[in-house]
Amino acid sequence: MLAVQQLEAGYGESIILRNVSLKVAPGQVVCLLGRNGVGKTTLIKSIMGLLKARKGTVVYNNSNLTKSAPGVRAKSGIGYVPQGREIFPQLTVYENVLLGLEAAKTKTRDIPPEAIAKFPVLPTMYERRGGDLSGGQQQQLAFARALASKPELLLLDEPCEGIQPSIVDDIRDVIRAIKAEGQTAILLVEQSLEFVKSVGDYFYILEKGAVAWEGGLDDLDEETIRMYLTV
Ligand SMILES: Nc1ncnc2c1ncn2[C@@H]1O[C@H](COP(=O)(O)OP(=O)(O)OP(=O)(O)O)[C@@H](O)[C@H]1O
Repeated sequence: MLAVQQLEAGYGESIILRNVSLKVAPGQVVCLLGRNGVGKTTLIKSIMGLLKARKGTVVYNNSNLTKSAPGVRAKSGIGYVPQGREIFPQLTVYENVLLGLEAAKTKTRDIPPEAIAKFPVLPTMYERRGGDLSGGQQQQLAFARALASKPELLLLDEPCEGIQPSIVDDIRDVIRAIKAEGQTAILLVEQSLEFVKSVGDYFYILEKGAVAWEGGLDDLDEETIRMYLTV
């Protein structure tokens, strides 16, 4: 469903991603690992169209989206939960979720029940301003906003960063539920090895902006972890 091929991207003069190729199949949870600053967020932004590819292609469901704007990619079925959440602090929780519907394939004002059912705390806070929520609640809000458009592929950039353990467990349960439903594939950036091992089907490790390793859970051995992930 998603095929990134020989992607090169960067900021200004500096090239960050070099020759990156990656695939996500329908219903899969693919995890993107690597030490700080290797280019994981840059890759997610390039897939979402927030950063232009200098070389290579981003193909999604057989459409070449390499030159498409982020809104077009969102409408094609790609949902995005950015690092740092980026909810709108002045808008209410309800309005934040409604914004997710802008990316829905068919125009609607109805929030899909399954998007909200995964975060039962949110409807109890619909009238509150997004900025007044705790970090963990904001993360759940960003997740629900992305799910509101019923994406077929969800890009999650460090959803557990700075989140208390009980909410991390909730997020793990949500990822597992999405996986069990089988409608939405996930590309997950996450630092916690324990977390990715508990949800992931396939793993890519970036090093200096290039794919240094890829494989399944059984191949992710101690030596690979020491070489590419241990700080
Ligand atoms: N807006 C930007 N302008 C210039 N350089 C940037 C920008 N954003 C990121 N970089 C640089 O690009 C490189 C890759 O950053 P990126 O955020 O993609 O890494 P990452 O693997 O996601 O790191 P982390 O795990 O710390 O979030 C870093 O050297 C970073 O300093």
